[in-house]
Amino acid sequence: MAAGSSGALPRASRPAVYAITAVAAAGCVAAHRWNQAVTTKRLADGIVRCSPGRRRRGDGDPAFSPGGAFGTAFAARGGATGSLDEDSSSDGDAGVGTVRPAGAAGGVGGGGTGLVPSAVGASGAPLAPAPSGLRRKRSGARGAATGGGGGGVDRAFVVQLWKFLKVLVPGVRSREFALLAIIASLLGARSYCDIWATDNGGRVVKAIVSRDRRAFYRRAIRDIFIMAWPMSAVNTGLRYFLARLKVAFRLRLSNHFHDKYLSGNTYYAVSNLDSRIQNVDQLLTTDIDRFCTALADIYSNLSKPALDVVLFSRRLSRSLGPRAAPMLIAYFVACSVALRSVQPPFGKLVAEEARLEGEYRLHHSRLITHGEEVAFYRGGAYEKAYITDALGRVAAHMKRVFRARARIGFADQFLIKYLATIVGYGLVSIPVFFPDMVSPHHRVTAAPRASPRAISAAVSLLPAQLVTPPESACLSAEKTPADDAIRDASDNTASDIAGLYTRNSRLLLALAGAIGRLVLAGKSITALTGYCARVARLDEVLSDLAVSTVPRMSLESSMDLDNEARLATLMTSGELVEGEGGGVRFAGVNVISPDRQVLLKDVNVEIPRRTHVIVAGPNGSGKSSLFRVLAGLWPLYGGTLYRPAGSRVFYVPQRPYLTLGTLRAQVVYPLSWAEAVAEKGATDELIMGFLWDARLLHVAGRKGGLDAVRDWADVLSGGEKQRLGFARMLFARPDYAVLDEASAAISLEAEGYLYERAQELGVTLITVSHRPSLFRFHTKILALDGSGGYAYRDLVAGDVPAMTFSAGEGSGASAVVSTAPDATESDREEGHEEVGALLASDEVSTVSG
Ligand SMILES: Nc1ncnc2c1ncn2[C@@H]1O[C@H](COP(=O)(O)OP(=O)(O)OP(=O)(O)O)[C@@H](O)[C@H]1O
Repeated sequence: MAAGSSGALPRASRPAVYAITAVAAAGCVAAHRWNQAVTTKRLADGIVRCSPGRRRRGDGDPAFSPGGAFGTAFAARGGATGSLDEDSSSDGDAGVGTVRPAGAAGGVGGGGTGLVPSAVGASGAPLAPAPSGLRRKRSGARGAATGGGGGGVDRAFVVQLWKFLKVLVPGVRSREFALLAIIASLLGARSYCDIWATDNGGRVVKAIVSRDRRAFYRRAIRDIFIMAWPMSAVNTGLRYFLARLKVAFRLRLSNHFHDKYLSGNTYYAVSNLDSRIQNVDQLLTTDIDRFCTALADIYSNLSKPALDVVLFSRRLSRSLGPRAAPMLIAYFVACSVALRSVQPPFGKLVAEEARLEGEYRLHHSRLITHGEEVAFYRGGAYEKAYITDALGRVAAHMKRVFRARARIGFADQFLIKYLATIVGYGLVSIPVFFPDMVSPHHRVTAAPRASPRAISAAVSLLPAQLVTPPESACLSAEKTPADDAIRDASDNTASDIAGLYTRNSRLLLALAGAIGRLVLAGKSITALTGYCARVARLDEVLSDLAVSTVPRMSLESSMDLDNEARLATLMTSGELVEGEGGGVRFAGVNVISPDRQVLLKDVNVEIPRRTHVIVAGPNGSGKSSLFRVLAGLWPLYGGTLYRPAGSRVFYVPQRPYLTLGTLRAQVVYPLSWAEAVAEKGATDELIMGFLWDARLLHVAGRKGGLDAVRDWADVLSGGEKQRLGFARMLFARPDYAVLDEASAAISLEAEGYLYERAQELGVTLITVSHRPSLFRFHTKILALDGSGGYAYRDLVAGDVPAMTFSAGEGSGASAVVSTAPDATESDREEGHEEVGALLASDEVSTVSG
């Protein structure tokens, strides 16, 4: 026998074997790349709802069923299958095969039936749930949002990822860096544990079969008991620190985006002025989380299997010859490619599922939101028909998905589970039945093939390292471990075979699992590119909006070039001049909506302090929009806008926003209580005073005082909410208050009192309203004509526009006052008398406190 011949791989051929293994592993991943473009695009479009959750590994002990077991191990990791699900393979248990009763499945030399419970492969990949929550107003019932394109692993991806990595791991002293380092060392330890478990499994079986009680106790009890501690710690630690890493990543990235999203009015602009992102809520919550999870998983899913493939291939090469590992890898690559070619378009199916689930949820959400209205209409049956229909569509689609899964499932089971059993047997039998395929030192030529001794000797040749370290074996020219094995075979045949068989099958199993995880890592990268593209898109839009809020709505391109040219002249950027204690003045300002509708042209309006202005005009004429420009929500076009510094102009909308928190917090919003105390000298007495002004003391009384925390948007009536809006404005005591239909639901008496009170406090009022009762509190009128024109002048008697108003929510009475321009003076007087009568009646007077 040649020098260096032994069960070990000859030194000279090792590099070649490793190279082949590495190339084959790379090919394995590359084989999946051809399918990535489609999947990535769908992910980027947010329509592939890959579940980031973990999938359970197969529970069958693979010890005695090499083919079936390693097929299972591979399939369990979604290896060659078309699974859209992702597996964070790091949750396997290094020692699981060791601790379980090894012979249970098939007995020594038997088994291998492949009837090992398989974790789901492609066919069993669960379709992830649809995105939760309602779509934003413009996204309707669509599935996940579009939000940017993903382009696979290309330069753009690398640049984006690098950018985010700098956010996620800000430096070597950061917590994230420490977590990455800990995980790396745990992954290394885990590989060591896997190898130890594989070797020890073989030794335990050998001890059992040879009835070596001492060896059995040593291997099966003492060694495992000792190793169980570090292995448990490694496995648990790996899961724990990976989970920590994901959370740490998410925290970093979410904070990064919160800083951008919540600065200035970006949160408003991104939904109202920009159509590049349809559902920023989903991006900020779900997609950031998925990106971070995918990134953390990739870290472990790529490094550990790569290390494992090298380590296990090396071991297998020693036992089964240099071709075994590459052959196994080649088999799975071939299966993978074959399965991919017959795989149904799971991405499309999942996208459709997400869309249908979204529709179904939307129906339920709408019913929750509008439950009261529907109940008043007794519209339950109507809604039920819609809901049932939507559910039916989901169910029908799921049936289609299951049929598709069943088809691919068959191929999956056949190739990956059962046919792989044959491959497994084939590999472990190579040195025995096909000696020509192994290197000369693995061959058994002296003995007749049918001789039991020869077979035993041949098999026992395989793991010469079990009895002799491979390095020394390679150097021995005189007496090799193989010779020893042949010599001892008659004494030790059964136990050796069993031990070797166990060990080799475990090695095959581990290698198959590692390949599967590598393939899956390729898929995870695909998913990561999609999430990365979406998150990068969000980053880009938020950065854009931070510097400019010029609307970027997707509009159908206009063929009207004249109109485009006219718009371009109107949409020149205006100038904003803010001054402490200054007044409000529009000088040549154009008001243009985000969808480029010219609402007002060349507005020249000056509103000095204590000049109270009422703004009137038809619906949609741009009354509110003018103040959106004043507030800086919409871009300023045309001339110059002069206004007091930000917080000196206060907005009271028709439906005041009620924040989470106490009643006290509602009044001081948007200040926190601490800020309110520091800046405004807020006290409970002061707050109570403003609540009294707004006739809301009874709310404090009934709902548990100023500290009561309620869902105020639900527990307050429409009129109470508006009064709270006034209390808030009085507390803020701004220079200017823009009251946009802010008292439409307030009784006339309370409204009058609040207006007077505001004027007493020195607040200049700009009121958008049609209520004639309010005219008396104003000195000027800004009347918009609905076609871009306006009139701004002193208010005179008879400046009462056509209107309809109610006398106050909760009053139980409403009054319609006909004051159309063509109404006679006597009609108007009649209308006001009517209001006066209602005011005098108890019905209207709902003021309490
Ligand atoms: N975010 C937006 N994107 C596009 N168009 C908008 C947006 N907000 C308002 N508009 C359009 O701008 C026009 C003026 O709206 P605005 O709210 O200023 O009307 P208004 O005069 O206050 O009407 P109303 O009396 O009904 O409250 C409307 O045609 C409206 O559809």
